[in-house]
Amino acid sequence: MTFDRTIKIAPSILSSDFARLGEECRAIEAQGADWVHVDVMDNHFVPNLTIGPGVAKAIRPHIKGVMDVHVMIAPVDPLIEAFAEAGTDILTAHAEAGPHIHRTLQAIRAAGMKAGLALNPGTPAEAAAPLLDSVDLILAMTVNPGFGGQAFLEPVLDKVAALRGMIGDRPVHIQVDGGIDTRTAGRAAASGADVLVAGSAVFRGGSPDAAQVYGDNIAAIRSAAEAGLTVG
Ligand SMILES: O=C(CO)[C@@H](O)[C@H](O)COP(=O)(O)O
Ligand SMILES: [Fe+2]
Repeated sequence: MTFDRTIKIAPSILSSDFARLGEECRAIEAQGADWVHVDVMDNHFVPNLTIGPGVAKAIRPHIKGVMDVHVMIAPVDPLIEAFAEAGTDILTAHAEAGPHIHRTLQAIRAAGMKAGLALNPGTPAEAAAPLLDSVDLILAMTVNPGFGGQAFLEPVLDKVAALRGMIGDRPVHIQVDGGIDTRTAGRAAASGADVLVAGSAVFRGGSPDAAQVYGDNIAAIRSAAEAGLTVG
């Protein structure tokens, strides 16, 4: 299968109605989401607490495509097998979450998943350099992880561009996450990101009963990103 470098929109269900998670996953996919982004937080690595592998497993049957799990937890390794059993396609762990990120990435692949490496805003692109052949995705956080609805950190775009250069022709996605909307998506794509996570900008104003709003929001973010690719 050829590597897909086209723009992909991955709604973060952190901004969805947690009482209706299955319906929310079906609704965003029906409305054009490419991947479903699942945020796992432990109130230790980040100051917020969300869901774990049990809920990921429960929503899996409601997702036809890619379940993209972003773990903001430390340690990661004890839960890798559980996320594989939950049906995770891509498991993304933070470079800052422990001393042995290379071992974690190897364990993720050994468990049958694609391996993602997340970098906090304050972590330089160089942290990824020794790991480029051990990852399928690099996530450049464009907010400090922990919450939806935060303001986009513009300086991270220089890091995205640096990562794109470092990756060269390797089949590695660059994902951006945090503050992505119609105003920021173009610059993120122009800098080299191909997977755009958006939570509040997708779910704002909609519901599974008014899912066309999700479709309109996803389409608007995708158009803004694609327009960014055609500029200069
Ligand atoms: O990982 C995280 C936050 O830590 C994200 O996936 C957020 O859910 C993005 O939310 P918005 O900034 O798009 O509202
Ligand atoms: Fe995330």
